[in-house]
Amino acid sequence: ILGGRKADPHVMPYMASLQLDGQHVCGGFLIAEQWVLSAAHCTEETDGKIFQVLLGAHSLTKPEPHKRLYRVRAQIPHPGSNIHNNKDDLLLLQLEEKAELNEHVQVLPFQREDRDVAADTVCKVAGWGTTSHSGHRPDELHSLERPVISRDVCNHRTRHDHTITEKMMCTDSRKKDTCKGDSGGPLVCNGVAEGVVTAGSRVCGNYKKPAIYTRIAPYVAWIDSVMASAAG
Ligand SMILES: O=C(O)c1[nH]c2ccc(F)cc2c1NC(=O)[C@H]1C[C@@H]1c1ccccc1
Repeated sequence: ILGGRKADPHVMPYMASLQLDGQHVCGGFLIAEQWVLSAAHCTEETDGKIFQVLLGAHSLTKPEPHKRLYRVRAQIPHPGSNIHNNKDDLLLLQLEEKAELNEHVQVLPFQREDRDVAADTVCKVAGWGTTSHSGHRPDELHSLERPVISRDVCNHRTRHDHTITEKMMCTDSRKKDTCKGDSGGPLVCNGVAEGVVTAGSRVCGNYKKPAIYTRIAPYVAWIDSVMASAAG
């Protein structure tokens, strides 16, 4: 997160850190007791290794009560996701067991109505991604509030030049922005997850390249069917 602030501990108890060999790779968030939603691009370059999911954390390294690393039973990228673009950039992870819920580990509801969030709505994003242009990796969760920008503005030829589909949304990226390592985290508007930070490589903090999120509502049927099929 560029230009944000250290989050108050455990005010986002739905946040997950997707890790490989104890290293943070991407963000994610708890959408059900045994399911985490993240971004499909985060599985590139992991040559088939399975993530572990850290829940209940504020610091990535310090011992904290309620912090727990979960094994993943299944990792399911959206069938439409691919390495060439940001389309369908979603990843569902089924934990080996149901997460133990408490004040530091909670499920975040996601938007089920497929209607655009109004431009200028201020939403919240968080992560353990880089906090400086030099790529500093923070130990503690950072958060940021950002206004939504309209798809028309985001699709302007000087911005993302008509690559933003109706299944994507954008927030202003002037100085304060998501960055590498924040991908997979939720964009929370009025207490509901509306989007997932896309994991395609993107310059951070440049107002000409707004932050791009996969909207969740268009994928409710896929999310529900995957969770129902693997239930039990
Ligand atoms: O965050 C992303 O956008 C993104 N997209 C990817 C695609 C492939 C892929 F193998 C990884 C990623 C990845 N994450 C990263 O590179 C994470 C490792 C870097 C990082 C940054 C800050 C703090 C901790 C760790």
